[in-house]
Amino acid sequence: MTKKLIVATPSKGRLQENANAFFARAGLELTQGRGARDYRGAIAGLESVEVAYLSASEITGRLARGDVHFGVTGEDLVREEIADPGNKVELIAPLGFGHANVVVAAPQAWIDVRVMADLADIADGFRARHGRGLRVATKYINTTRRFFAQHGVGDYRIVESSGATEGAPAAGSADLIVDITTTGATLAANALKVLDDGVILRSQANLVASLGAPWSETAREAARVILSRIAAEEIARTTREVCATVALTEEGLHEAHVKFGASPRERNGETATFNCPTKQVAALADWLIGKGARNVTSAKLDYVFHAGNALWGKLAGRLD
Ligand SMILES: Nc1ncnc2c1ncn2[C@@H]1O[C@H](COP(=O)(O)OP(=O)(O)OP(=O)(O)O)[C@@H](O)[C@H]1O
Ligand SMILES: O=P(O)(O)OC[C@H]1O[C@H](OP(=O)(O)OP(=O)(O)O)[C@H](O)[C@@H]1O
Ligand SMILES: [Mg+2]
Repeated sequence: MTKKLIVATPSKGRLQENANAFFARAGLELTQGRGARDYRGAIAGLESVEVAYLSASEITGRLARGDVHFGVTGEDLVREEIADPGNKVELIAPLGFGHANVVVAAPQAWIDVRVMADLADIADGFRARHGRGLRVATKYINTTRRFFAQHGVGDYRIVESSGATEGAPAAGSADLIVDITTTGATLAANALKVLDDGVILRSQANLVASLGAPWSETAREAARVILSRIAAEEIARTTREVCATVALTEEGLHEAHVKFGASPRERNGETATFNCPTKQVAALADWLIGKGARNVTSAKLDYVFHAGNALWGKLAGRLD
């Protein structure tokens, strides 16, 4: 069996382009075989890595089985398709794309049903009136069962639906649905509304590691390298280099750290340089000007590498 690290990334759908862009930002250039139908690839310069192009759902299954080490997939799929995800996988980092909510939606015409408790209330009477229980169309079967149980809704039946779920109530094959929504356009077009407390999960794409994959020494080393690049890009994206012409004391540097999270990088007589969280740059600049700085500049960074690699640390702690 290969000792390589296997990274699974979406081969189609809305996650594909974003996933490629995510790896590219981290300086990881994914190369695919000759045609768009070649489902094996590599990462330029990393000999011990193999890339598998699969659908998001397939990636989730392989992570659960330990067939791949890393995968990019939606948290909704992880929670739905993996029993006991806490022991099977580690969600290493949310990736900031593929945002979607898994929601409970009912016909807008059901004016008396606003919250999950209303659903529990009508479920009994529903059977008396219609001679059958509520039917819920969804492909999120496990997610639905857990959420409905938490909210005390017991008298219902799931109608499995793998596409066009939003159409089920109008078509008469279900009464309500559990599905994923981003803009809400599909729900609106089908005259459905999300219950006020009916957001089951706010999902986004994650970088996920399989705890059951064969973590050979080679695979671990490749994982460490990949995660250090990803971490370096992530820190850089949320950090600015702030430079000021100002003479600061040791206490001044300390204060900048405590107040703004700015780490002093160097102090050279009249200039001080910090790595500062992007959100705090304006406040830090104000403060520096208050301390006598004539001008303050802020610049973007490409990568910020740290000797300690938090992402790898998080994963390494969970292996064997
Ligand atoms: N509006 C959205 N609708 C569906 N999924 C979305 C949406 N936004 C983000 N996603 C994420 O993308 C994942 C994969 O959905 P997508 O439809 O792109 O591919 P797929 O489900 O593998 O393909 P298919 O729909 O053809 O089966 C979802 O599970 C979810 O995590
Ligand atoms: O809230 P919105 O922005 O309208 O998006 C939600 C819709 O998008 C997805 O369907 P998709 O296009 O992936 O088709 P599918 O059901 O075949 O997966 C999802 O299943 C919803 O139907
Ligand atoms: Mg889809």
